[in-house]
Amino acid sequence: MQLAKLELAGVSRSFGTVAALDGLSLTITGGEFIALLGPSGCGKSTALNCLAGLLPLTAGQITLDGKRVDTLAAERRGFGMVFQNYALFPHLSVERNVAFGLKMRGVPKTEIRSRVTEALELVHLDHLARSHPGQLSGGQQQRVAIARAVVLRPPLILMDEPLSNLDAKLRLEMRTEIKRLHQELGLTTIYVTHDQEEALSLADRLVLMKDGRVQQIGTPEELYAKPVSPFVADFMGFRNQIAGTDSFTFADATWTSTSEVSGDSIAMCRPEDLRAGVTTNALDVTVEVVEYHGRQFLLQIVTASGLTLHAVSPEALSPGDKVQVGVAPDRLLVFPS
Ligand SMILES: Nc1ncnc2c1ncn2[C@@H]1O[C@H](COP(=O)(O)OP(=O)(O)OP(=O)(O)O)[C@@H](O)[C@H]1O
Repeated sequence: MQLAKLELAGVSRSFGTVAALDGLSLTITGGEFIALLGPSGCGKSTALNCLAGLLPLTAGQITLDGKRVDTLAAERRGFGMVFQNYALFPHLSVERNVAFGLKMRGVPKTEIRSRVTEALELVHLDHLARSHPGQLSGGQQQRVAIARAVVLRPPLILMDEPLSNLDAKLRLEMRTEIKRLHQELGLTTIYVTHDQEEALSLADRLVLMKDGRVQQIGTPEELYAKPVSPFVADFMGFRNQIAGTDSFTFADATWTSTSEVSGDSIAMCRPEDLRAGVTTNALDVTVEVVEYHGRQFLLQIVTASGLTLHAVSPEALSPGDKVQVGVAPDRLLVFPS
């Protein structure tokens, strides 16, 4: 069943005096892939658990196509769930794990058989239907968990850091797999992660949170290029921060930006935009740490006034080297401080 609109209005959850989730308002249209993103403790899992029905709200409401669902028990909402730890039944075969939810709903046997086969084909596990979870790799177990969720054709799929137990290579593979499944099935999905790259690559829209509150909602392009605050910018990879007033002054250089922000402000830029050999906004620095990153080297550098920054260099450098780095004025994002 495809939903048309899921509406969260002021959804909140407190634990004693801690506001784990504080007034989340968001309208999701059918077929959207939403990533809830943010650092540890920002309230992502609380938000997901409120949606799932595992946690009652302390304020606000959730409606699905105009019908209130936050007052329903978890099983009455009928959402598909995929967790970090797979949560498969170890004593049941793969096909029985996938069939379980359909059986509970009293779906006729022949229909169960065809839907399970279809779901296992979808996640490329049809050849392992008779295996038990203990005989599968982490990636395969997570595919079973995904098949078990999609086989129910739920109006909404909730995923809580589903890739975090997998190694780096499998994570990438499964990420593509989740993207492909979403493209094929168009199931409305809410996906919790602390990994900005995962969120950017999967989601239609990102919801970035901090201390239980939404910081910015937008498309991957919007959050990547136009963060609304220093917190969002930092989370999206603008690692370098320089405080200034109108311009940004170092011991022996001054940076200017194309920004119209004036007065006391903070300039931020990505390491990829602060480059050795660039002569605009040039700055003399000393190299402290060099990391090999394939096509270029990531540097930790320190200015004469002792400010630590991160930059890139096309050439190998060594700790202690004196170099000049620079940044294009339009690559400096400036926020009033
Ligand atoms: N059952 C609970 N009792 C008390 N406080 C809780 C409980 N669950 C969560 N919290 C608090 O609520 C806040 C948000 O927690 P939540 O688990 O939603 O964060 P998160 O963003 O999912 O973090 P992580 O990425 O570490 O899982 C935290 O400050 C946490 O300590």
